[in-house]
Amino acid sequence: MTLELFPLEHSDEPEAIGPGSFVLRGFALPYVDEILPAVAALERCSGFRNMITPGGFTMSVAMTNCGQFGWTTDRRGYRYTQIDPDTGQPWPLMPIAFMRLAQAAASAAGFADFVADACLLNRYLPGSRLSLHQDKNERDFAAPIVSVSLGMPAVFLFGGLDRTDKPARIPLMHGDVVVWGGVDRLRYHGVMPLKEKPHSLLGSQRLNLTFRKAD
Ligand SMILES: O=C(O)CCC(=O)C(=O)O
Ligand SMILES: [Fe+2]
Repeated sequence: MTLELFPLEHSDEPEAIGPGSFVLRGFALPYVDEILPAVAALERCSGFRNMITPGGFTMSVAMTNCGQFGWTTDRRGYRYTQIDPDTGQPWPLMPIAFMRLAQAAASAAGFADFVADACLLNRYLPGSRLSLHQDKNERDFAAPIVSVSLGMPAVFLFGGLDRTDKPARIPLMHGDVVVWGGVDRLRYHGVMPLKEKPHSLLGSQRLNLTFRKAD
């Protein structure tokens, strides 16, 4: 008889959720002590804000960015900008720890040499949700998406290439990283309304860092 020393979700092996999609359980944990102060510093320059969709709705997720390019939305549409429209200044620099984490996670999922030029930070409070969408404002889809979960748990919806494909429900915990690219780069995805399950470090919020190559 073999002894299961760790439950499956604590395995070091990437968990495939598609041909080019992987969940890396706990991958970001060694980076948390560097990430949290870096988030606190960058949000003092470019604060979290609830952006407006082109359709006129205020997003329930509060967002900010760091890196050369930042993703924004307003009545004029979705786009990347080099200037934070709230401050008129460039987005804060991407902290080195962010770069290292994004590159290491991409590489662990089989995408070598990923250099993110954009990091979108998403702050979810209880009830916040993100409806099914594709990440498709980037210039080319050769680079993967690296998405880091911190704080409260969430249910990630991972759909197909067609909006009507029934999404898988993937529980994501503090420290988990999802990477999708290649044939899966344009898979629909979203996040179910967040339940209140306070986290020891982050309290009643979930922080998501989404790394992309925008340019
Ligand atoms: O919060 C998440 O896990 C997903 C975020 C996302 O899909 C996005 O920012 O485009
Ligand atoms: Fe997304």
